[in-house]
Amino acid sequence: MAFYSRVSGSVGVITLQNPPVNALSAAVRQGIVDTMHRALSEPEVKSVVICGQNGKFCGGADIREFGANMRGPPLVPMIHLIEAAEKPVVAAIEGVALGGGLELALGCHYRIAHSKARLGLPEVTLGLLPGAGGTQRLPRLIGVPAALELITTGRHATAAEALQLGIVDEVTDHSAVDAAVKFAQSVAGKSLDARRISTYPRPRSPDLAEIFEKAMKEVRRSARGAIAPVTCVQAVHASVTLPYAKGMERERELFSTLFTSGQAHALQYYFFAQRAVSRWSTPSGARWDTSKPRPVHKAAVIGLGTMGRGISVSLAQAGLSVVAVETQEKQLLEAKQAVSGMLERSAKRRGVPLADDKIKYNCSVQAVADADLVIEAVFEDMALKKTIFQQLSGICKPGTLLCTNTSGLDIDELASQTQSPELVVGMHFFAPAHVMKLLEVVYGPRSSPEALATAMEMGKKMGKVSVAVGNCRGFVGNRMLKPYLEQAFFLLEEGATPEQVDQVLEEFGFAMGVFKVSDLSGLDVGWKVRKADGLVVPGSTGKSARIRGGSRYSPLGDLLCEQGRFGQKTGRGWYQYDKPGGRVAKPDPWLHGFLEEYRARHGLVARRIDHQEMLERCLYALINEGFQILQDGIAAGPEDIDVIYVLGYGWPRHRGGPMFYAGLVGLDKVLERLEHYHQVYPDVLGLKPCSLIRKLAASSSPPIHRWREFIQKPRSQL
Ligand SMILES: CC(C)(COP(=O)(O)OP(=O)(O)OC[C@H]1O[C@@H](n2cnc3c(N)ncnc32)[C@H](O)[C@@H]1OP(=O)(O)O)[C@@H](O)C(=O)NCCC(=O)NCCSC(=O)/C=C/CCCCCCCCCCCCC(=O)O
Repeated sequence: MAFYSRVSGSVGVITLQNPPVNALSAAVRQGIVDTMHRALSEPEVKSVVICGQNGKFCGGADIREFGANMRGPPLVPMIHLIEAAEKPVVAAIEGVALGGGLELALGCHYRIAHSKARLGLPEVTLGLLPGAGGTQRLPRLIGVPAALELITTGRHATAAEALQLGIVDEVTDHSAVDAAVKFAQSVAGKSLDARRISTYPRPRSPDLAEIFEKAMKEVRRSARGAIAPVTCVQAVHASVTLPYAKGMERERELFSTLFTSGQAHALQYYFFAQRAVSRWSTPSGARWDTSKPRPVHKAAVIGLGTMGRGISVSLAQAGLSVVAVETQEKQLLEAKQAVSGMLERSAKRRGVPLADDKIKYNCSVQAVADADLVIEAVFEDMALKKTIFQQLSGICKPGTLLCTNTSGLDIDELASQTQSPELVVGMHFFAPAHVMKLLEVVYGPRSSPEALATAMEMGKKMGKVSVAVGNCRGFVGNRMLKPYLEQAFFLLEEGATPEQVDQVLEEFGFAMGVFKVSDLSGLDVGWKVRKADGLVVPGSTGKSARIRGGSRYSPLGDLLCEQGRFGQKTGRGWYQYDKPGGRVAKPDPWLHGFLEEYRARHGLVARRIDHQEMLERCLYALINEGFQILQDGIAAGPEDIDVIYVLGYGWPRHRGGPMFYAGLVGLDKVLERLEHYHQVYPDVLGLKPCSLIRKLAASSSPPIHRWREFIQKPRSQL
């Protein structure tokens, strides 16, 4: 709702009230309309201020109310009522003015912002466009290039930038409401003719055609199949080709096409999913709201390779004192230099103070003795990690949380090396660790709720989205990757090329296809794991070369590694590069010949595989594993898996994540295709539909927020 008060006798103040972000719910919109009428009808009131309760102007339309039965006064006429008022209306912007919130402010005659406020039109990130006049007013106010940039990226501008662009009229370091009231008094009775943005002339410039062409090209390149950015450009285009009223009709038309789209549903689902994962729970009933994190002031990182360096940077930037340990002096010096450079670049980019003095470097593990939390980030080698955990257990003060940065090793095995296994958790960072937003926080069967809460909180402090997951091989992300990769290899055996598989996945929206990713991260990484698992049998021939443990196996990756083809770093992998370390992937005729020779050797007849089959086999195998993970209680809900896949594995955000995508395709359809492929390839375990997807499909495929009801509680993990 919105409440009304009178200040200094002549200023009507309308305060939006809908915690936590004063979103424009039906009740708020109704409140604004009612209080506006009241302010306009009171003769003593000469001007009006609109503000938000608790230092937040407005977070935009209430996303939770989007749906079929929307009630209350619509936003567009409400904003027109404000703009048409004969008394000056001033927006007092504190906290945020986002989406419909900024559009409301643009309908006011003046805007005063607090210096810490952020303003933007982030609708594009929800699969929408600013459909309450934003695409027509903003370009009229600040010109097409700046409006296009803000609307197509959805980024938030600072108050200083908003002032520079002309979005706000004044910025204050004090109360924006007080400043707005004062301002409102000063403009009472003045003509408003030049203050109604909708009456401004259409933006004109000789190079507009070129600007739009460039913007369209850029959004098509970066959107990876997302439709909202393209539609945003079309809507802004209407502001230069059509008069305001017609432009608004066009905006409405384009908004309607987006509003009901699967992509908008996916992006809005994802918005809430990303927030939901912080409310973690475990099969044993430990929960985010009943588990208290321990205070952490000092952290330590052991091992300053690529991951350890990135983790040290993240910790220092979060304001913690860090002890960074690397036992080899030469490596320590190299790491110190590299970390300083990373911190400097990052401080420059983010406009924050340099955090270099937060890190102390040391050659001895003893230096971590008084740390509250230690993150071990040495090579992915269980024996080495075990030795370090044994050492840490003896060195660290009681109560220190011991974390391992591993992408899939057994947390419980490491915990068993220590005297306090309840204080051991996994922190699976993604490379580069100071950039990537995702953190899988892995709890073992003995980790305490407090340890888990501390690691989750630590992730948040580092600006990560932390997802709590159970302990199993590969946790959530890498466990699901296995059947996906496996299918990609099988497709090569059956006749596809890496380019064809990658093209299908990139057309789906992945930033990179599976083979390009493999070249980037290094083929030797998986090879080492497979060797440790006893899967690599050099020189094996005949049928046994392609079977392991009764299941189909492709040795293609192993064979490439045996040739020294490790991907980008060696200049050769699934593709060729102009030099070791090169980044531009080019098809490699050698690889094609190698595949032909391999198929001939194994009696495989190449066939033409259509796009649909490539996509279904890769994605449905991955999704099937996701259902198995839910069934096993490794992830608490589908949102956890989706957030992991979007933030850690390049799954296109506008498709919501693998589990949301499965629901969108239809669980019965996914099940039917899995059954089909499993019938064709009975020796591929990853294609055998898991019982949870069967159960859900048999229960008329309930919506994704109800899936948890169908998961049998697995045995306690915590
Ligand atoms: C920056 C934030 C605002 C705050 O961040 P932070 O402090 O970190 O807090 P959070 O954890 O993110 O959020 C706190 C809780 O608040 C919830 N929240 C936040 N914003 C909203 C919101 N806008 N609506 C609802 N709930 C919101 C959030 O989920 C948290 O709760 P929980 O933890 O999940 O429980 C940050 O939150 C943020 O960035 N928010 C989003 C800002 C945003 O994107 N705003 C734009 C919203 S869309 C919009 O404004 C669109 C306007 C266009 C016109 C709309 C027209 C209406 C529809 C007309 C229908 C026409 C039908 C057409 C079809 C036909 O023709 O047939």
